[in-house]
Amino acid sequence: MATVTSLIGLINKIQRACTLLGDHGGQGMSLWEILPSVAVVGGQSSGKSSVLESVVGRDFLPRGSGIVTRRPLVLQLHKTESGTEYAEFLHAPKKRFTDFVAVRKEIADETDRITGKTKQISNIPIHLSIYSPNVVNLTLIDLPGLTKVAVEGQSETIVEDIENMVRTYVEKPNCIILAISPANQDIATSDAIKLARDVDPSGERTFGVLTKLDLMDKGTNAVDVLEGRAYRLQHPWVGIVNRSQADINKNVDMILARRKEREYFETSPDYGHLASRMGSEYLAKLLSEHLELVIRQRIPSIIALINKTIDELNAELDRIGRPIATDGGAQLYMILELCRAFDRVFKEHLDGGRPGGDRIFGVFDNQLPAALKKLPFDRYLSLKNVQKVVTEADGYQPHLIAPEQGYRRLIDGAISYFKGPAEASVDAVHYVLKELVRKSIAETQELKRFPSLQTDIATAANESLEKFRDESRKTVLRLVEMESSYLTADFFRKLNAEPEKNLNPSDKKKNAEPDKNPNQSHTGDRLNESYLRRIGSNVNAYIAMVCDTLRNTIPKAVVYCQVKEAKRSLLTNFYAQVGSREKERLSAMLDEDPQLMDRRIQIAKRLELYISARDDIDAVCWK
Ligand SMILES: Nc1nc2c(ncn2[C@@H]2O[C@H](COP(=O)(O)OP(=O)(O)OP(=O)(O)O)[C@@H](O)[C@H]2O)c(=O)[nH]1
Repeated sequence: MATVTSLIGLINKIQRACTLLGDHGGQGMSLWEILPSVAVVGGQSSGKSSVLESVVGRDFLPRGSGIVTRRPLVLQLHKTESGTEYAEFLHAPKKRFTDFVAVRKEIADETDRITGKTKQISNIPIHLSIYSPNVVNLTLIDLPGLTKVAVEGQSETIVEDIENMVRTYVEKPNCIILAISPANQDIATSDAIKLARDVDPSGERTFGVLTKLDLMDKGTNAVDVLEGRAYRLQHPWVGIVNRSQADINKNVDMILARRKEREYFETSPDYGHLASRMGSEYLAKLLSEHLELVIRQRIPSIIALINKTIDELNAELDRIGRPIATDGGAQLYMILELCRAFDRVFKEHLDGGRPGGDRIFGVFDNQLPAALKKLPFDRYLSLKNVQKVVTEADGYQPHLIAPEQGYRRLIDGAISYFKGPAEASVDAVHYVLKELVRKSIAETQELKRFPSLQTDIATAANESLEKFRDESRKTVLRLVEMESSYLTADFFRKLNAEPEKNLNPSDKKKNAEPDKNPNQSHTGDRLNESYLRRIGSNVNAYIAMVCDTLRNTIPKAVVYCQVKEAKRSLLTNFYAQVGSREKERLSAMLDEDPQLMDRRIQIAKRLELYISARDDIDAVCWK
């Protein structure tokens, strides 16, 4: 069976966690709304601060005329064994206050920090813990006093504003209301009772506290109220005698004030029969017992809420990725796994499943043929140029049988035109591959959280692609040069055998008369026009044959050198480098987006708080 101390201490812990997590009881179901709290409610000067202070046993609340409490004060009382008494604020966790005058000042300053020096109010609570051997474990919330009219310097809506704010606290079904009414006023006019009746019609969570019993007119008493006849509540009324203003001025201390209060009831002719159920100490005990009861009823729903929140936090952690391992081996493994994930996506782009690979086919099927078609062989094999090359090739000598050198030079010159389209194919495929690397990195989900590694992989992959491009370029140029280095003699032999076959109709006509065989000697007429035309046309036919060959072999070379290599060894060098890297460098590679890291830290912190809260509750439940 849990003790009062452990149960309330536990709730105090959870409540502190809520405030730390920025949970001020806003919208939705929050822990704050499930946990019970005690709110002190009453009209201004009804004796609220006095009741709170006498329950605590210390003077520490800001006092003054007008509106002093402008933010809720969540006051957690912790009973300690040792004699030192101190206070701590959640907003200044490392600072221990032993001087309660300083506590009072800090409450005032912290109020101003949020609301400014104006008379505005805020619902963000100030969290104060008091550790003392003279208190019971209890959480109290001090709220601004209810007023009836706005005084000078206050906004017109202040009456309403305060009531609304107090309402947001006392409306919650788990809020235990300490409704303070002064005995020297008609109970029927009590602001506290009016509000309490409104939000808790059955009165099951309202504790009626009657202050200023000592200030009642001679000959009158409050027995009717205290015995529940004047206004019936589910819980018994508790009468209180706080220090008077004169006592405060004389610095009458709390301990003495309590003793005097006890004496007052014990010796009172009106209340003597109720003495054991009157006074600040009894009120504190009553509250503590009631809290225990309420908390015990709430434990299942508290655990359910905590579990739900833990599940949600875990799901979010899964979504953004778990924290990365700290040892080098595990980091290396993770990097390689991430690289493999990237590689898978990249291959899907090439082999199908994802778009992009088809663009390589486009290079071979459209770009290359179009570029080949555009080569300026018309101009190169114009009559004028053929004449020029052929004439220059043999110098001053007349050619005897055929212009062998002229042919060779013309063919060489023509073949060198193929270098352009060949290199352009290499480059085009290179850019497609580069773009696929970029896309694959962006599409690899696992890599999303690691911007540094993304850059590293991109750099390594692009370096490899450059290397493949160089290799590919050399290979295609070699293919072109090979065409120059040894001509297909058969082609010309066939020409000799069928002299007319390769001519187009207009050439045939032109050539019909004077020369029937191009290889016939024309020593007398070196520059015969139809003869030159015939040479140009023969070279053109040869080049067309070379062009067909290259149209087929360039794609083979490009795929072999670039595409196949990219699939096979895009990150091979990178793997080798990573394998030999120091642990620090590996950690740097796994650097994450700072925002994401912050978010994870936040979630982890919350998770830790909720898990420890659950452990605490479990421990108390099963004791
Ligand atoms: N004689 C006597 N005076 C009391 C009693 N309770 C409160 N007072 C006096 O009434 C005045 C107001 O008391 P507070 O405790 O400040 O009342 P409050 O509700 O906190 O008022 P605000 O802080 O102004 O909202 C102080 O001068 C107290 O000394 C009591 O039981 N008997």
